[in-house]
Amino acid sequence: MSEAPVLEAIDIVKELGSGAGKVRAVKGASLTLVPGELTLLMGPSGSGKTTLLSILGCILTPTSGVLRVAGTSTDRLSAEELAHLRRQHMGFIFQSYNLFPTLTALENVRIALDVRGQKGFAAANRAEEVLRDVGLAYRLKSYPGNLSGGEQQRVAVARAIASSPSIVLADEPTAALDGENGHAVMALLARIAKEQHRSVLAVTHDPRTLSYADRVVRIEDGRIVGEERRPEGLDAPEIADLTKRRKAHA
Ligand SMILES: Nc1ncnc2c1ncn2[C@@H]1O[C@H](COP(=O)(O)OP(=O)(O)OP(=O)(O)O)[C@@H](O)[C@H]1O
Repeated sequence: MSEAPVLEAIDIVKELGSGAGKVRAVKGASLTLVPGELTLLMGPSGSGKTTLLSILGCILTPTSGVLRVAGTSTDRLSAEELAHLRRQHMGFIFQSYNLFPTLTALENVRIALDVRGQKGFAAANRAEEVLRDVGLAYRLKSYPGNLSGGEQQRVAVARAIASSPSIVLADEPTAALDGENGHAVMALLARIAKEQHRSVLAVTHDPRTLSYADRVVRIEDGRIVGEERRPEGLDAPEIADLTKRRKAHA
């Protein structure tokens, strides 16, 4: 039996701008996320990926459509209630890491726990535990400026998962990284989905990410136009070949 979704978006429409500049960035998109899966949202530039991700993350409110987070409909929630839902269930990862430059790796993770009301020794221990888990035990006291791009993104991943959210949303997490670091971050996100049973959604252009996905959702011109799922038992790298073959036959 399939698992209950942690996030459901049904027929989402989003208009941006106003007057003559009004753009329908998302035109009726539906998407469901379940625990334990890494889903990629892929599409050309301007297709609405970031807008849809912002709606799924309760950062933007949809013009119409229904969004349910852990069974709670976001319709009619106040900005404060939306922020609470976001803090309770979601972690975010950005292309440019968004770390505080004047805080150490450990402090950057601790502050994410602090805003969720987790303080003191328990929070410090938890921050250290997640940084160790992402392979940064030797970088706890380093400042972002002294870390490589890959290390900074791993701090950002640690920060996103420190409070054990059921949903992790990532916007172009590998775009600023070289090949090796891009693969390391995707392997980490895939492991988080599997081992920690979270639902991870990454918006990406990056074909290197394909081999880590359980599911690839395609968006074009504000609409979901297709979905591919990794067949049971298929090794990770083979999904990339499968996708290439499908495109060649399309
Ligand atoms: N604030 C805004 N006002 C008006 N139009 C906007 C605004 N933000 C985005 N758009 C338009 O909405 C559409 C979707 O943009 P969005 O950034 O979601 O696409 P994207 O797929 O994430 O693109 P990229 O891959 O280039 O980041 C585009 O046509 C964009 O120009």
